[in-house]
Amino acid sequence: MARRFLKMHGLGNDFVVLDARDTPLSLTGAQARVLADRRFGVGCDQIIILEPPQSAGADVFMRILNPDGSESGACGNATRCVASLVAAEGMGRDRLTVETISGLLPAVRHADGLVTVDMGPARLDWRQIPLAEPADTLSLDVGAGPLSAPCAVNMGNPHAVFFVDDAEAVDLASWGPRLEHHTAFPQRANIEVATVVAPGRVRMRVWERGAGITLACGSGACATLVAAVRRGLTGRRAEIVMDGGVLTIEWRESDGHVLMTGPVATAFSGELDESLLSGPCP
Ligand SMILES: N[C@H](CCC[C@H](N)C(=O)O)C(=O)O
Repeated sequence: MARRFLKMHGLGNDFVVLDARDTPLSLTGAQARVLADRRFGVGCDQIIILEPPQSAGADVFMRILNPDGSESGACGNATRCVASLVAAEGMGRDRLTVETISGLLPAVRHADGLVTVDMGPARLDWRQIPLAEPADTLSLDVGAGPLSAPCAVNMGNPHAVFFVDDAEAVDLASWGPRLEHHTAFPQRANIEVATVVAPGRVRMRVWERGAGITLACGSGACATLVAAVRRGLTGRRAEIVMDGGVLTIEWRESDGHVLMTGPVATAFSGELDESLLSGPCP
């Protein structure tokens, strides 16, 4: 049976969105790899599968698969896209909750089309990242090339944020994969390099776990803000400037939750040919 999809993105971090709420769908790692492949398949940074909510209070369950077939516990840019999609179904509903394997994420769609997601609490204990052994997550004894002493934050997925003098100058294609697979990270990690370019404004580039360099990373922007606050580099609200655009992030004092605000976009819709998920994989 052919299956329809939506191609959406948040600041150029792009997604193939499949709706499995009425017709169940489970993709093997190999199928995810071919679907996410930019030549053999549709191509995307993550595959997003909408499923019926599992918890009371949730409006939709969002499953997140990386192009390498691994599953992630968070995808901030996609959460905004899904929130906007489901809100539009609800005839003017602007508040809803997206569920992931990491928890419930309340979202609100604003009149200007921007979406704010409560990405939940920043998890900062070494066990929550997770790390292979006890460590101070404020500054890890981890490095490669010019990068060292990252701050580790879990936003439903693991991040290691390296502060540098010039984020543009970092050879992320070289150092990103080595750090993603560093032995300190038993579940690997998303790797951010960040430079505070002005008060309340941080330039960040990202090597995503299981995906590589992407134009933007919502959970990475959240992790970067939290790391910057912990290091005394910014206040609790800042703009994170990525290759694809800017997200506004706030680490709420009252409950430690991280709020992310940014745009969403739909590029096109289409239909997956049956052969795509049954044929030979690259
Ligand atoms: N692009 C996503 C992050 C994907 C994270 C994934 N690469 C992982 O394995 O954690 C975002 O906007 O938050």
